[in-house]
Amino acid sequence: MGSKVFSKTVVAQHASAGNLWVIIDARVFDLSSFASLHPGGLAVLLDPEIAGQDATESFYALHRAEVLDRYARFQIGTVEDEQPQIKIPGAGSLSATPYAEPTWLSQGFHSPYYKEHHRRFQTAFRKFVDEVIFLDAQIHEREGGQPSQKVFDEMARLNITAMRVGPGKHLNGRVLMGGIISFDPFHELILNQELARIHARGYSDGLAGGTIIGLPPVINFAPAALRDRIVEDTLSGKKPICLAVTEAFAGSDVQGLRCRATRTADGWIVNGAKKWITNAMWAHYFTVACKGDNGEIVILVVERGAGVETKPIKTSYSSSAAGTAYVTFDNVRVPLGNQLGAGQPGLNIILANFNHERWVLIANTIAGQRIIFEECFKWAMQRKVFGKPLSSQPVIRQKLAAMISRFESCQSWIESVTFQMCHMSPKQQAQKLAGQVAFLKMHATRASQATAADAVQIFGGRGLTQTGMGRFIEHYHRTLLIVLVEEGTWVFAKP
Ligand code: HEM
Repeated sequence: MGSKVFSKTVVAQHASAGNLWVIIDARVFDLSSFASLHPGGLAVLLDPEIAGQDATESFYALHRAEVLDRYARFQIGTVEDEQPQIKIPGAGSLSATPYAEPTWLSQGFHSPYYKEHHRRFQTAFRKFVDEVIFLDAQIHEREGGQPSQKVFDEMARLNITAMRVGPGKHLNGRVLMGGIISFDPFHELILNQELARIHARGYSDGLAGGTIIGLPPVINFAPAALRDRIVEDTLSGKKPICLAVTEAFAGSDVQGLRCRATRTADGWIVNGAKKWITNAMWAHYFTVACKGDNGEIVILVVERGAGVETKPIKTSYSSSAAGTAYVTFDNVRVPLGNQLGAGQPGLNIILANFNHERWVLIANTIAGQRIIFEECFKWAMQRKVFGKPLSSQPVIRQKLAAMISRFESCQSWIESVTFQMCHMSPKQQAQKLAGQVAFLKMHATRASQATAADAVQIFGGRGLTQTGMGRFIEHYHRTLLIVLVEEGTWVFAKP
């Protein structure tokens, strides 16, 4: 990056002499070698109102702020007596946009739920998301494939994957986030909400989504030796696990499963197929719900090996970063010791999982709405139409206000449910919170659809484009429906 200082006249003279110099936010760029590669074309840069001129307003009407930093190598200096006005927030920082942070993170507000250690955790984890996850997420969300091993390794080092599974005995003896916290459901709420900031729904599931739903049955119902081995393998990020319940015939109707487990002298033989299995493409362990010889539900841990095959499924919400697969089991031998909860109804094992899984999804989708609102708010302030800022239109302000009222009501509700989770035993949670969680899922996902539709209207065509200013809006609109169907669409009263 050049450190020379130029007057505006000198910049204009260079442009007249054939060098493609422009000024953006008091920074001088020489785009001569980049112009023919510019995704927006050469002609727009040669326009007499752009070449050699201060193109700040035109630039920010068309590009996200981070583009400038990505192409900082073309900066040759700065403009004399001017200071850059646009500040890119540092990693981990809070947003200054109104309502872009929940009230507990907003100045002057109080919360009955969050303490200083939650705030410390939030700061550390947001920095981690910005610095370690964001870029990897953007690359894999676009190009597909499993999240990078270095991200899994870093998450394992700080025990982030372990925390994402939720409070429980698997956290005993682990140093969490470098030792700054002891863990409660509000820390987990923070984890799930901060992760929405990566704008990568498929990747977010790819980042150990299978572990979050596939490991709890192992932790709670596996024989000790099997449990300890799998917990170690999965939480270290080396051998992922996934939950294999849904089937092409049955969807998430657990009673209607057709995958069969036939009892033998020393174990089981599994035959059947599973569909929509998150992370299955790279999973080593599969927590599989099967029908036993007498029609009972049997839960087995199947390990990848002879007879196990996974084929990728493309979904609207993920290129291939979520590792969603169609899984077939052909005469797969499973040892007796790999049964979970032997002697207990298998249905209870599956249902014990559902509330927590749904709560995770809800937390993420509420935070997603807030982030989309922030995009819309900034755009409405910046974008000029017919000579006026978009935000001067009452219909736009009404849409922004409706977004706020939707996500703030969802946030209050989830904090209230989370508070109950802090004080109820797992059994009480299963008995009392199933309805709350199911209805909140319905409310939050309807709110997300309304917000996505409004956001597309605010951004216009940009909100349907996978690059440029509206790319996060397009992504949110395209991927949000997964939360409606993931973990089922039905409400159950009591497992
Ligand atoms: C440092 C200078 C610039 C760089 C590095 C740059 C880079 C880019 C990039 C990477 C894109 C693809 C979209 C995106 O990722 O956001 C783009 C699109 C575009 N750029 Fe630039 N650009 C620069 C300056 C300008 C200027 C001064 C104009 C003048 C108006 C301009 C006009 C456009 C247009 C019209 C598009 C297409 C936007 C769309 O598809 O909606 N660019 N530019």
